[in-house]
Amino acid sequence: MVFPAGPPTPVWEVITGYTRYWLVVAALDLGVFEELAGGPRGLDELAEATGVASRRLAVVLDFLVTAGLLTTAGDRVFGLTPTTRGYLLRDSPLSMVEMVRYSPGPRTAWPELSATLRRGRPTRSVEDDAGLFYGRLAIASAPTQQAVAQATAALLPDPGEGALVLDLGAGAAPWAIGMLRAWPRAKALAVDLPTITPFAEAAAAEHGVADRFDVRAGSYLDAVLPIGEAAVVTIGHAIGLQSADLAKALLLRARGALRPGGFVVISDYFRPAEPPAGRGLEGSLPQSMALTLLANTYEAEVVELPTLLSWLAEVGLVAWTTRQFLPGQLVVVATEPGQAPPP
Ligand SMILES: C[S@@+](CC[C@H](N)C(=O)[O-])C[C@H]1O[C@@H](n2cnc3c(N)ncnc32)[C@H](O)[C@@H]1O
Repeated sequence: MVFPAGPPTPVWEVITGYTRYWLVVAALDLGVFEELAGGPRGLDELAEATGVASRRLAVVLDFLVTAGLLTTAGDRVFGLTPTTRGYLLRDSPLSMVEMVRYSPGPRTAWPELSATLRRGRPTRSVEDDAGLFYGRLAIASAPTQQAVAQATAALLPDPGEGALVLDLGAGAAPWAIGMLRAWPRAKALAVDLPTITPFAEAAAAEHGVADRFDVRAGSYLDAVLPIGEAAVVTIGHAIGLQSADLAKALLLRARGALRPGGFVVISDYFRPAEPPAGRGLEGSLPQSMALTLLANTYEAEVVELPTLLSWLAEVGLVAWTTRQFLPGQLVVVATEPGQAPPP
């Protein structure tokens, strides 16, 4: 047999994964998806709108069709798929346009990944430039995370008049804002670094909840927090941003802020304790997030779910329910032991 190992399909999938990423970045830069927001258009019309010669743009559009991001009936007329319309238009409520750009972290980190892995740390960390990078990431992740927050709020009892939602490592505060939208009588306090809280304030104003929303600029590890008052404390994609000892200190602070019967909500891409069985996105996404953190930060590491559960036990909390609203991302709702599970 000439090819005893069978066809090199997985190898080509890796290589086309790289080109597919840059294809989508180029399509966003060229405004391809926005040009199709009003409905299907022909190649020549799109070429004129994007400023790319038809024969070059045809390569981009055909590749986007194979990636499942455009439709065509083979007539050189292209249209958006439901996924592209839902996630890759700038003004979509669930837009992931900025996630495509910023989720992998700074581009320069990837070519030096092998050296980073050997050395145990990158030459530069996003923490060196926390304001700039986390500011972008905060805006990027907010649309989808606000939807996850609203879905989580729907699981919880309405906390009542004036109840406090405390959002730690809030970013653009999708957790606080999503919960305020679900609970019109609640109020929120968002804690993040001083360079980031302006993004939270702007987002609260944009979503019409500024009158029930406050920020505290500082580290969630040492800022003054309310004690025994919060109905819900959220920690969205921040539990793995520090060493294990500091992560436990953060959970202890969250527990201290809770009122009796309150909930701590921790969302993240927790790494399964066992290697994933299959090749699906749900298995690979937590690994991809873990690698992104290794490539781009000094300290951060994707936490394994059993580790989180043991940290929760150490601070006197138990998981009340665990949900997955988006592929790979888990939402762990914790509370004091003895509360009846959700209906
Ligand atoms: C990955 S973002 C998550 C944003 C948002 N919670 C979400 O789920 O989309 C992590 C956030 O934690 C913030 N952060 C990191 N270290 C922090 C600290 N010591 N104190 C407060 N915020 C911190 C970052 O500035 C950033 O906004």
